Amino acid sequence: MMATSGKDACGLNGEEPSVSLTSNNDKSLVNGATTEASALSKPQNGGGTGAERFAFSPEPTIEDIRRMQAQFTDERDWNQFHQPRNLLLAMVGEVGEVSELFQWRGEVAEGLPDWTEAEREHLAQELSDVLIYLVELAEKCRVDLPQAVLRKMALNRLKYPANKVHGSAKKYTEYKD
Ligand SMILES: Nc1ccn([C@H]2C[C@H](O)[C@@H](COP(=O)(O)OP(=O)(O)OP(=O)(O)O)O2)c(=O)n1
Repeated sequence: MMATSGKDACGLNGEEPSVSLTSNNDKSLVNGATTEASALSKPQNGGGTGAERFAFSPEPTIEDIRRMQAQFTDERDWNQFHQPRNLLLAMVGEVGEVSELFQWRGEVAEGLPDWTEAEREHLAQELSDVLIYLVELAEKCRVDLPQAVLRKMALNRLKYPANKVHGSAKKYTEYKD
């Protein structure tokens, strides 16, 4: 398959990554629980239906991605182009490329069961572009993204108490009490 693991698939072209880019470990966290490899043995780009469990590989971490992209830009003297606004525009452009893949398909089921492997890999690449630019944008704005996500998720839990909003997609401003 067109895996997302390994140097070639990551487009590193012989550069040594500073982190292991192997695929899912034998054991991984799925929703906080350690699971056996059998639950994670599907190809990385899916083909699964919504009924199957899915988890990311534990690496690279967000900090690993920040460091790898910093090295990539340093090696090319591209920091001169990577100001926050440019990174934002680049990220939005990549979001547009993700949108293009979904355009005119109608609703798409979880696991993308009707997509070819080539289409899945294309999506994996475009989503990666979005993440890479997002992480670099956060770095250049001095936002510690992993910690910011923790804070934001805590806020989300306060805004949307499970017992209050269970099964409803209403925005928090729509609740009366
Ligand atoms: N000035 C640049 C140009 C590229 N990249 C990196 C980050 C993205 O992951 C990827 C984006 O490359 P392209 O602009 O070539 O976009 P695509 O890879 O999406 O190619 P295409 O637009 O042909 O689909 O390369 C970067 O960091 N800085």
